[in-house]
Amino acid sequence: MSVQPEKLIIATRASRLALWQAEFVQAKLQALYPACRVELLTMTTRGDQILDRTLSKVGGKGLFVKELETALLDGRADLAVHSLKDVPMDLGSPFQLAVVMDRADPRDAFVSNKYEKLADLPEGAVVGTSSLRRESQIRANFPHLVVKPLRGNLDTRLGKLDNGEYDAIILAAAGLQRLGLQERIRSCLSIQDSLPAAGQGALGIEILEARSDVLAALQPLSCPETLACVTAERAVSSFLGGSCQVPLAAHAVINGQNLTIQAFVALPDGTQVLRAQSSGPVEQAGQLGLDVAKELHRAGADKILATLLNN
Ligand SMILES: NCc1[nH]cc(CCC(=O)O)c1CC(=O)O
Repeated sequence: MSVQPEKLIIATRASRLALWQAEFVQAKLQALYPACRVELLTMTTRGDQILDRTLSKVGGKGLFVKELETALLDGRADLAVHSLKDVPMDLGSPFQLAVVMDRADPRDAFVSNKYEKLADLPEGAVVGTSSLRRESQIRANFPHLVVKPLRGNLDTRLGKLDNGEYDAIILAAAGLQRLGLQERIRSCLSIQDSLPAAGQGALGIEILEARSDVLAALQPLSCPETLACVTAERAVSSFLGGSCQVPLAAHAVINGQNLTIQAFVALPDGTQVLRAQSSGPVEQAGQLGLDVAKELHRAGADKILATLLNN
């Protein structure tokens, strides 16, 4: 028997990117269930209000999720749409990650008004990013560049580039593409040069564990391949205690029945970079992620992470 919900309310942050993502899900649900009222509940989260400090210093990713969860608990909304990258590894009861959708471009993008790519930047050029993951890889590959923090939503960040505060900035390609800003991308960093964050480019939908009705209604939006990849990626972060406070990257791809996961942990200054990789059957996605995490752990990831947490 098919599930025909009468009403579905989507909680979303108010940023342009979050709204695009929520409207994307809204349109998919409306197409699936023409008789259903699919509406948005737009909210401002603490993460959106804190613009003056580096996110890694104010408690990280959970900031973008909490207010939306309150709306789920209150019954003001039935589902919350997130960039999966911003979703904590363990949502914890009574919440669950109901669906992982098809992944967009997972790469990081190089954005500049003067240069084509990172390799073209001269000594001392200023690159904007507040991601320790991006910072560590830039510093490791291009030690002659200056990395300067960059906060705010996508429009704010682009504005700071345009007013000359930076020679170039690094942003997720997926966000720019979703907002129709793909012409701002001068080049994409290769997966090898800038290994993406766990879940980058994928959308996740969160609901209450108790809402089996919503879970069933959302299943057609699920992408099993992306789910397998992000399961492996999130297993790495989960084991190593990753959040956006640590320079941790994890990226998986599927080839036929085979999944390959690559991950790294680094010091933000790029002087130490630990890498690991594992391949195996797609069905073992979580285990493959765990294998990679344990290999990084044995190689000294715990010491790197401890150094960072004590700073
Ligand atoms: N850290 C913020 C964030 N969370 C999700 C995206 C967009 C890309 C995605 O969906 O992964 C971005 C922007 C960015 O990193 O430049």
